[in-house]
Amino acid sequence: MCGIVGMVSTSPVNQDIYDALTVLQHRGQDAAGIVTTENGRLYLRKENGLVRDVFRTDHMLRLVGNAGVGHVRYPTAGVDSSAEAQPFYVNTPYGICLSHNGNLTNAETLAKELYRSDRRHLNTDSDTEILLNVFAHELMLSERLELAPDDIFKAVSAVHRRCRGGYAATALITGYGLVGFRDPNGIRPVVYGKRVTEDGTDYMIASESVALDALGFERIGDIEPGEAVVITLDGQIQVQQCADNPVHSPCIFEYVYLARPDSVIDNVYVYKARLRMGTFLAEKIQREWPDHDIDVVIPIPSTSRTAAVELANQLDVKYREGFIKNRYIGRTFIMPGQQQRVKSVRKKLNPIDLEFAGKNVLLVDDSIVRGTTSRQIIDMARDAGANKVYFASAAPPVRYPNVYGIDMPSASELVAHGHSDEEICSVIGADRLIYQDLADLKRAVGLGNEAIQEYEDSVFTGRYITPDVSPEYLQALETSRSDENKEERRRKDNAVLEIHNDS
Ligand SMILES: O=P(O)(O)OC[C@H]1O[C@H](OP(=O)(O)OP(=O)(O)O)[C@H](O)[C@@H]1O
Ligand SMILES: NC(=O)CC[C@H](N)C(=O)O
Ligand SMILES: [Mg+2]
Repeated sequence: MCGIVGMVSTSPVNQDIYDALTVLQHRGQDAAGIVTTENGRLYLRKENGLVRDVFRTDHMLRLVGNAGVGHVRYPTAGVDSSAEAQPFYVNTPYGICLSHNGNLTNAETLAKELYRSDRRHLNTDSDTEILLNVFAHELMLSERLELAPDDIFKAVSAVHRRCRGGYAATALITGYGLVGFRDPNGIRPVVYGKRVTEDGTDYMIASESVALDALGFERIGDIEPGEAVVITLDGQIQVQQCADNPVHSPCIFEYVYLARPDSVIDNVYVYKARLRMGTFLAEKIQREWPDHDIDVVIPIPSTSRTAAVELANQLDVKYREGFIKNRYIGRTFIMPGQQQRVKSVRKKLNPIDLEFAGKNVLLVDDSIVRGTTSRQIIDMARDAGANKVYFASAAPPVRYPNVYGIDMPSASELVAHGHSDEEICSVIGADRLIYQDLADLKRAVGLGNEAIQEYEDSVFTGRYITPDVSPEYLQALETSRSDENKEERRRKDNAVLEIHNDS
């Protein structure tokens, strides 16, 4: 995941995009960027770091204009150097900048095509640069100097024909306006909304509806799978379906962990989906362990809180905040290296001993991925004097890599890969482990929108909804993007030569 924002406004957008990015910071902590446009010129600032660290006042003052796009990055392709921070820029045609959330699974084939047939140059290993160049090439084919929405819709249709994988994207076309589009499976989320002012209507495209809420925008809706939204610089909006056979299959992990609870994705309140996850998990405990001896339910902050509170209600057991989170440390799971993740758990979470002493505690997390959090937290609970430490996960075991925009490229790094529930329980050191069933997870989300028939749930099933994800592809991904390999590349790639960064 990453966070994307696009805006066309009746007033300068720099501060609004900055604010929207801070609201989407939970989707990417590695790099941030904003590009704006005025009088046919583009102004770009992007760098590694959190939003608050990347943009100084002098950068903000130079980001002039009433339209722009922004990005917060959590890398899933290439490296995490600032050269691959987004938005990406391409000169031809018109001057286009693009922000992308997702991951292309046929990036290698596309890179060859772009070079051999389209005569386009790629300067990084980022799949976003590929997506932008495919879109730009297809737009170039319109051969018209004065763009019309139809040219853009045609280009997006061609992107859908050529690109595989997950992509929610927003692009700024210099002198013309803003485009938002979403892959035909609608894997990654993207919404758009409007704000009516005395001077006219402002539009925003964003990964999650919380960004619209925070800036006083009213949500118009999701960009539907395969759909594109075009908003001209003078505020004319057009929406069109650009895919032949869109099949809505949103990523179910957005509801488990990635998204903020106060977002609405594909008309489902993430908060309510998480409450239902708690209820269904509690029902499973009541079914399978009717004589449980749990004294207290304790969430592992932050994301699991919503599910844990409802789980405790349903079990009729006390809910207590036994771990306090240092609010200045970011999300552990989306940190780039395992060493950093391991260290940060202890620094981030501290137990309140009296909630543990002599008690049988049920710790609840939204998911167990590498087991980094659960292993340490269980030790901490024991050190704090717990009698028994049980563990419940609001998601089923995460056993397979993700290839659509979550950086879980390597099965061997997943604690549940190739292991039974009993083995995982012993690896993380719990006295008992309870996982949500996949059918219940789907029901928890699906009750919010019964029109969703399918989910992108590969991390639980190993079933990939795009046909190009072969065992060979997964093997190559495992080799190239394992933590070990990334560490090696990071060491090599710490000196960045910038080409078009206006800093
Ligand atoms: O098994 P692991 O590899 O540790 O991954 C799973 C953990 O990581 C996430 O927490 P994170 O600290 O990223 O964010 P949060 O504060 O939103 O819960 C998630 O909520 C789990 O707690
Ligand atoms: N997590 C994401 O959505 C990443 C976007 C893109 N694949 C990148 O690595 O920059
Ligand atoms: Mg967590």
